Amino acid sequence: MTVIEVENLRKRYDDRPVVNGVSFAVEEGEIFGVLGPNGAGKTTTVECIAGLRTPDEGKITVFGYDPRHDRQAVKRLVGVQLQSAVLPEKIKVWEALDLFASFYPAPADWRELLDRVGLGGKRNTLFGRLSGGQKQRLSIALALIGNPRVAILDELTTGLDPQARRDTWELIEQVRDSGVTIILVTHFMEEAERLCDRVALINGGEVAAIDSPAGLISQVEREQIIRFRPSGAFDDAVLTALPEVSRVRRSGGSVEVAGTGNLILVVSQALAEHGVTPIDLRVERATLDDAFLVLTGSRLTAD
Ligand SMILES: Nc1ncnc2c1ncn2[C@@H]1O[C@H](COP(=O)(O)OP(=O)(O)OP(=O)(O)O)[C@@H](O)[C@H]1O
Repeated sequence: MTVIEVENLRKRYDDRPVVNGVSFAVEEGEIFGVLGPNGAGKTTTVECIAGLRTPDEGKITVFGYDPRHDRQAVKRLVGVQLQSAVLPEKIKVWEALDLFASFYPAPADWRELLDRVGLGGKRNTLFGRLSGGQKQRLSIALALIGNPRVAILDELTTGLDPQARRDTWELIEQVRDSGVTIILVTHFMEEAERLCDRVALINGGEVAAIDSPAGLISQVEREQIIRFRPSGAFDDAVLTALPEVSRVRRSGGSVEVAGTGNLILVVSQALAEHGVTPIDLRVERATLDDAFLVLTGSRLTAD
């Protein structure tokens, strides 16, 4: 069942178009990724879905409701963890949850929620004393306090160390497994690849492609890439002359060859004919980052 539909969404700030005709549909029970570089228009798009910003043009429906006109209904159905949500340093964890619970007619039991996000022992801790990962766990709990059917999680793992990021990913999967549909805004391709059932690639306010991570990768994987260090000097023309080879690039001491067919065999043979051995030969599989580059023309930068 489709739970959210966005059709031809457009938004400008001071006459500068930021979202330029974005369309997608989110299905119940999926983790739907909105992936793109900083400034791509991701936050603006999801804030329009949550009714926090007003689109200039386009149509959004959330379980059949229009966020512009049925804001209360949408607020009950959609829990939002937003990038900019900052709590006062001095508020205790339980006070924040109690406060947010008071905004909803039928909130979740925050004690249970605290245990679920692994903060059971932190209920009396001040917000300012939590680690980055704990703050993000709390922000997930706050997004879930109204018992939403959909949770919007925006740049949840930015600034977290790798372990805290992996822990947060597990928590997101648990939330989905509990029946909550998730819209995950991210600029980390690894995060999208690991978590999302489907991903919308957004660049310059436009959707470049929507598919599963594997589907996006297979769209661009017609080409293989191999990498090696040559045992001696050779002219690129040795390889570019091969019909299977589409591109040869050098960086430092290593050579990258892109192409099709039985690339390893033909490259190795051509090099052998010139007395060159490929050392540390590796075949590289395309990643979501490569798919992003091919499908949008720009690279996703991650920190
Ligand atoms: N209220 C606003 N007024 C003017 N410009 C804005 C406003 N909000 C966002 N912008 C600009 O619109 C562009 C898109 O912002 P948005 O936050 O939607 O992108 P994003 O893809 O979520 O990027 P980020 O991850 O950096 O937040 C950015 O250039 C941003 O500076």
